[in-house]
Amino acid sequence: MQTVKKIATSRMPTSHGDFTLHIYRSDNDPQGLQDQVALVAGELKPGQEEVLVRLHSECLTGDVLGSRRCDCGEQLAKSQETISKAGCGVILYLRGHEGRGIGLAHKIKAYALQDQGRDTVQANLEQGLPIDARSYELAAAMLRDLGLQRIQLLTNNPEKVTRLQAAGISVSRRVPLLITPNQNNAEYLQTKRTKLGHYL
Ligand SMILES: Nc1nc2c(ncn2[C@@H]2O[C@H](COP(=O)(O)OP(=O)(O)OP(=O)(O)O)[C@@H](O)[C@H]2O)c(=O)[nH]1
Ligand SMILES: [Zn+2]
Repeated sequence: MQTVKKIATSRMPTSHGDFTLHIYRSDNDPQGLQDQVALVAGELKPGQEEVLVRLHSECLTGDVLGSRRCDCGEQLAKSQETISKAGCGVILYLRGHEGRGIGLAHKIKAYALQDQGRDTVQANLEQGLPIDARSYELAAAMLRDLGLQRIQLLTNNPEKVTRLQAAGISVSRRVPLLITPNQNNAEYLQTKRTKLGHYL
């Protein structure tokens, strides 16, 4: 089982609501090269059930650069707004998950392959990489540290629910996180629906 330590905390007012930000460091990463981020809205009581949680996979292009090739940036903003409005909840911004776990360079190579006609699944496979290499062990460790064992998960991806449960967190309900497609991400979203089983 992975263990994490909370090493820093501060207030984090954002354009999408007010949060407390915690930084977690994994025992497997003593230098903190990939410290993890938890944004918490409201007060969490130990053992509290049904708290709304978003596990957001890092996406530099979508979250920071405003790329329209995916839905990440809009999903992040919407999850912050939803959780802030709910008055209580958690967003884990999962570093190391970039490109569904294959990293930024491989994701950009995958984009180039998609520009030549492959879909998002074929583009990973053609590079000899898994379709989805993400692990949720660190996420589960952070949720446990926050006192959460049973949550509601904001996601369209049923596999994410299964993998988080396999890491020891019980998910009582999947809550959809839908955004309006644009002409650049429509095909990508369609592949997520048909090949990856996302509820879109
Ligand atoms: N390998 C690869 N990764 C991508 C591509 N487009 C987006 N990503 C990455 O996919 C991750 C997000 O995964 P998604 O499949 O979009 O969504 P999800 O997190 O599984 O599901 P939701 O919880 O519903 O958002 C981010 O880390 C993105 O960087 C792509 O074409 N290829
Ligand atoms: Zn993205």
